[in-house]
Amino acid sequence: MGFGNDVQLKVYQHMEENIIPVSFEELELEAKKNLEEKAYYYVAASAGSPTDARRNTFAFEKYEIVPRMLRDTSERDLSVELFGSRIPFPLLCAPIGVQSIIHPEGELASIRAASEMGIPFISSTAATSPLEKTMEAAETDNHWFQLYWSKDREIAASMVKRAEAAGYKAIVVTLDTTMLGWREKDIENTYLPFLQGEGIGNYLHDPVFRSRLEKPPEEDMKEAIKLWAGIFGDPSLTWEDLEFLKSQTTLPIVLKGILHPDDAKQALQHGMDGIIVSNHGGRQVGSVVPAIDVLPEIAEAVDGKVPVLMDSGIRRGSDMVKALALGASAVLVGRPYMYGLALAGEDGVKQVLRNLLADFDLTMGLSGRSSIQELRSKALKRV
Ligand SMILES: Cc1cc2nc3c(=O)[nH]c(=O)nc-3n(C[C@H](O)[C@H](O)[C@H](O)COP(=O)(O)O)c2cc1C
Ligand SMILES: CCCCCCC(=O)C(=O)O
Repeated sequence: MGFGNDVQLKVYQHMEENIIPVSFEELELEAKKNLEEKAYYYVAASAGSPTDARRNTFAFEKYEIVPRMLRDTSERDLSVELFGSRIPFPLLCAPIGVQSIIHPEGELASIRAASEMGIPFISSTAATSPLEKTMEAAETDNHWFQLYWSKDREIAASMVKRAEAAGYKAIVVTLDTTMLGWREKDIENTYLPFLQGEGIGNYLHDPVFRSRLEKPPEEDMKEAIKLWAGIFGDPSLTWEDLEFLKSQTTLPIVLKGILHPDDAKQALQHGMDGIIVSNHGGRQVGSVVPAIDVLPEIAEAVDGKVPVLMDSGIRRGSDMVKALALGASAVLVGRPYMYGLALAGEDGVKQVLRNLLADFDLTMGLSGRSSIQELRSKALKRV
């Protein structure tokens, strides 16, 4: 399902509906003006130097789209099937924690916007709203849950079980954030929102987490935050631990943060159901390789056995086309929808997603491609 052959008309209708900037760069500037400085930098910055922050988006410029002509692209089917369910576009909302620092409705506004467009929302462990409440706010049930694997594995197991009970359709395990990366701006700003109790809603509502406390968080929040800080991540995890996770759920398990083809092969050997090629938006390792640059060799290593998703740097429809042409089954978008949220809540997220999809749909049609399969052959030139 594309926007249909009246996409041009629909794009013009969208023009009138736009309430915030359309270009990513303007959107980011506007969000910077509107947000508290600390919150803005928490979202925008990366690990490493300010130039590192632009590596992911620059990397897309190495690829150019080669359009084809006279191919009847009046009807486009841009849908994809992931784990037995069809989604209208190859796009998901990346898991983003602590959205309450951006907008009071946080994740609830974002999932409402995503679900209205049929886009799966990946609900973060580090959310402010507990996962059950977030799912209740959605209009559709095709959303996924992202797990930060706690040092206390019973807490990790409990969250996975809660996610399954709440109706999430896949578990995304983020591998690249067993510890928080070196983020200069946040350190200068002495800013870690979790220490003020933001972004720990899933823990505060978790029966196992609560059972580890002498007093409930409502009576002693300081102790709850201290416990959270002690158990958040587990850098001792290895591939062998995945067996434990598999024993806890019947949902598909997707590994997020894969950047090396050998790790992709390991994921297959350990029976994982999908991978996300991602460098966490450059937030974890300074000078990290851009995800788009390693996507082709990873897609080759996986050889179609499981879906390969990709994120880190998707800003426009042409970026989506490039990632799909380089082997992604679908992509995730992060910061752009955060800036939409910052400027206009649910409507802002909706505008960002709708414009990204309209741009993608037009770019596909004008490049002579009516489906994602048609992107697989000679769609790009590397410069
Ligand atoms: C403010 C912020 C919070 C994030 N929180 C999470 C999280 O809780 N879990 C996770 O797996 N990834 C998290 N990420 C990473 C995103 O899921 C995604 O990998 C990244 O944003 C993609 O890059 P992009 O922002 O360039 O689109 C976060 C990213 C940002 C910007
Ligand atoms: C202790 C750190 C929690 C980080 C959770 C949010 C996140 O992934 C990010 O990139 O920020």
